[in-house]
Amino acid sequence: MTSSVQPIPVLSSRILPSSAAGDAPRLGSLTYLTAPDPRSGDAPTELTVEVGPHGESATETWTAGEPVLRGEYAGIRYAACREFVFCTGRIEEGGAYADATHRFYEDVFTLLARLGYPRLVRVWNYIGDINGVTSQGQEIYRDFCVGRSHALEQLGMLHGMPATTVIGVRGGGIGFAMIAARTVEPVNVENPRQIPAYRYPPRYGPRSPNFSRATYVPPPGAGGRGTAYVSGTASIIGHETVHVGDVRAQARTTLENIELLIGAPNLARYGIGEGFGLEDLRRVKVYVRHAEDIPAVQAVCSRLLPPSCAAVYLQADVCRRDLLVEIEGLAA
Ligand SMILES: C=C(O[C@@H]1C=C(C(=O)O)C=C[C@H]1O)C(=O)O
Repeated sequence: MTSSVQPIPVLSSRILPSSAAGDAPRLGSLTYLTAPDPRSGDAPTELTVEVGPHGESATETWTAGEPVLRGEYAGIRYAACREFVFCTGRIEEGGAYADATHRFYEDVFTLLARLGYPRLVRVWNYIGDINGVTSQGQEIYRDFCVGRSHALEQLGMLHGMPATTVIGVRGGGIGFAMIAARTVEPVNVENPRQIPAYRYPPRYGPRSPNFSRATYVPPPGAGGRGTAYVSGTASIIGHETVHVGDVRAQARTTLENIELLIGAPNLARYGIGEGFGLEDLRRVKVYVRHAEDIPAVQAVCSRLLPPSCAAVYLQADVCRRDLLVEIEGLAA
């Protein structure tokens, strides 16, 4: 009997203005709207969030080039191809989020284990009123971090989380999207000039955030290029916010952080035999806190990013009040 080895499907994605997103079969999508969505709820594995009115709206779609199987577990919707699964879910608006976030992360890992996709590649969490406070007076972002950290501690995963974005959006509650893989071995990468977020000192909250600065996914076949998924990155050196009040300098520092993170010298520390520059960024999502800062951030990014990089500028809050801009992206 002969057996044929099927190639691993390539995870691909693109970003378009939300009105032009089309209906191609997809694993899932993230839609950023600049006004409340008149449709109620999200379609399966299509997470929609509302960002501020002064930036762009956009849809990022994720496809795998092969049929997907859809399902739902504990309110989490998923779409899976052979190698990747895309999951979305929501926590409804409430007085506090730690317990619900704890349960949500437990459910996600139960689902991924049952489906057989144990390796997380990318995580997004969109939090309503992220810098507001819970009924107990805790900042909502910090409360979310408490729940996430408790769940991950229980699962023995405090240090194992992949590239992540946590951004503030309009409306209440928390929207989640995650991508996990069945067999490919993602490599989580830290930034040499930032301390790992899980080691942030307690002044940033009772429980540290749990994520890696980037996740590298090797090429599906010999000789190809891998992909570096870059977490939401900001103007942080060590653990401190730098350039408080100066959005241009924050944008420049953020791009320097990304350059150091995905460059060959840093990736070599993880045994990865390739590297990326800013010129390899295929796409970035740029989150800008204040509407009036968008042109300045656009100017910095268009100077430092290649014309081939698709950039969208979204008006949204960032996890620390003194951060005015955050950039996530992917390089390939
Ligand atoms: C900007 C930062 O953190 C943000 C918060 C994250 C989280 O809590 O998972 C992940 C990336 C960023 O969206 C940072 O700490 O550098």
